[in-house]
Amino acid sequence: MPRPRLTVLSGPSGVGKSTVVAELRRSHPEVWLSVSVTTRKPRPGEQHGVEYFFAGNDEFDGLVASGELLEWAEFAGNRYGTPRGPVLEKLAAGVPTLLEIDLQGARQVRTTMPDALLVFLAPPSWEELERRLRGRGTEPPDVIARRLEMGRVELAAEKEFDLTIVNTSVKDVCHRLITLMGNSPS
Ligand SMILES: Nc1ncnc2c1ncn2[C@@H]1O[C@H](COP(=O)(O)OP(=O)(O)OP(=O)(O)O)[C@@H](O)[C@H]1O
Ligand SMILES: Nc1nc2c(ncn2[C@@H]2O[C@H](COP(=O)(O)O)[C@@H](O)[C@H]2O)c(=O)[nH]1
Repeated sequence: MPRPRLTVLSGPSGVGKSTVVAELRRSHPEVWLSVSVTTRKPRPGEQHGVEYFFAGNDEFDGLVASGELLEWAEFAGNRYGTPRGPVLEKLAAGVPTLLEIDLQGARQVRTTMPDALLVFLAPPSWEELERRLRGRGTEPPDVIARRLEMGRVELAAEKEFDLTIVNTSVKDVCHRLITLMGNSPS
């Protein structure tokens, strides 16, 4: 059986990456979704160890210093990183593995793990992206503005990815991802 490829899902803030990941977690438990470490404060309903491992700045510094992160980046005022050990263990065990990370992280993975498949999740339109990010209601206006600014940068980098999926329907995106990862869609 071929070794599963590491798959990376990136795209502008608000496009629907976490929604897709949550749906995959529900519908495809055979796929392992990496849980990142972040210095961001939890949003209502977010649980430590599920959406993220929430860490203080000192703890994050320690992880960077000890080389425990496969990649990490600062995004809109907070830091985010992928714990290296679990990703390597899952891949070695033949488990299809997905990282949901930003553009800076995707670029790092491209360099350190060139076999990885980089998928760009795109919005149906800029207006819809804005609507989704504002409609989520989790950030104040200044943070939304910052994330939209980052969004322009991320959209301009789409061509660096192996392929693009437009997030019109979450179920369709999951179906496409699962097919790309070599599993059977349900
Ligand atoms: N296909 C879709 N159609 C309509 N709304 C969607 C779709 N996908 C996601 N959304 C909504 O868009 C909003 C943003 O989604 P989500 O939080 O998953 O984005 P994200 O890409 O993970 O953002 P961030 O990078 O900021 O974490 C949510 O309110 C979600 O319910
Ligand atoms: N480089 C990394 N980026 C990550 C990681 N985990 C999440 N992210 C990205 O951060 C932004 C903001 O996320 P939010 O939960 O605060 O909205 C988004 O683009 C995520 O994909 C990571 O480990 N490394």
